[in-house]
Amino acid sequence: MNIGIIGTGNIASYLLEQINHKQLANGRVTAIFGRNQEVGQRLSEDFEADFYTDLKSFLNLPLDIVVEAATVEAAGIYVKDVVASKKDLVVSSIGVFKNIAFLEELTALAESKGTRIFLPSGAIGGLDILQSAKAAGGLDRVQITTRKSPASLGIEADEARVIFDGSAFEAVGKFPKNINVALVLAIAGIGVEKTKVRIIVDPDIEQNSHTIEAEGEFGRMQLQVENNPMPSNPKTSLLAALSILSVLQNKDRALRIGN
Ligand SMILES: NC(=O)C1=CN([C@@H]2O[C@H](COP(=O)(O)OP(=O)(O)OC[C@H]3O[C@@H](n4cnc5c(N)ncnc54)[C@H](O)[C@@H]3O)[C@@H](O)[C@H]2O)C=CC1
Ligand SMILES: O=C([O-])CC(=O)C(=O)O
Repeated sequence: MNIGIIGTGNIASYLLEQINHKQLANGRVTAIFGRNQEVGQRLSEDFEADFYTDLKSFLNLPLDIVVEAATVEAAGIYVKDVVASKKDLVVSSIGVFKNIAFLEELTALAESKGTRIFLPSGAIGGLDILQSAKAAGGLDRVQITTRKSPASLGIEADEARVIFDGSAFEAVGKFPKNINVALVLAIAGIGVEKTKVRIIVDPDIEQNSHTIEAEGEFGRMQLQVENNPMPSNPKTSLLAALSILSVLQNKDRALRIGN
């Protein structure tokens, strides 16, 4: 499997290390697309993958799958071209789908091109439960409470306080680099308006914690993950990068675990 990555940051570097150096997926990252020539060149040399600043040249390569690991804004510019060029796509910046019509349009395009779109569970879990719970309707309430350090949120705080309380739609508009998890939760569950989000800045923690609560005909769920942040970007949890690696490891397997 030939893998292409959009982005030259923390997740991109992590995937290059795990896949090209440690052989933890059934394939190689053969190409990287980005804007930063200096960083791109360094990654290219360190991991023996070609670096491109021109999207058309990147998408003309024989890539099987492209991983977006950039930003919500960049995903909005590039992901449609990836699918149009008949590549499978993994999206990290799921906030790009806050207008669900765009996800529907992209899915229809993927169907017409015979490709697949993967939305990793990222820094959270419980998406299997939400999807099962709504399989016959009857999922009533979903909420995520995210607690991060001031460094992770990029704001100052002397004591813990709620800095956001609203819908997943609004949350992603205000914190596009911190709350992609709310969008995948909304897509798996009851949608961007009904999914409730609380963000707390807490100077006494170092981990990124996410607590997910859901209720419906199935019963109740509460799930909490306490994520170690990645050393090179405290906004991003290690679990988010691991979930992309896991998608790449499992995508062609005959055995599927979970729904
Ligand atoms: N689904 C999830 O649970 C999570 C998703 N994310 C998403 O993953 C993204 C990447 O995370 P990190 O690697 O930690 O961030 P990072 O900040 O270390 O890297 C982002 C990279 O995107 C590049 N970039 C920005 N705009 C670009 C453009 N227009 N064209 C090409 N490259 C562009 C930057 O140069 C940088 O290399 C985050 O921005 C966020 O949207 C992050 C954490 C969790
Ligand atoms: O990595 C995390 O804990 C969550 C995050 O940044 C995001 O969802 O964008």
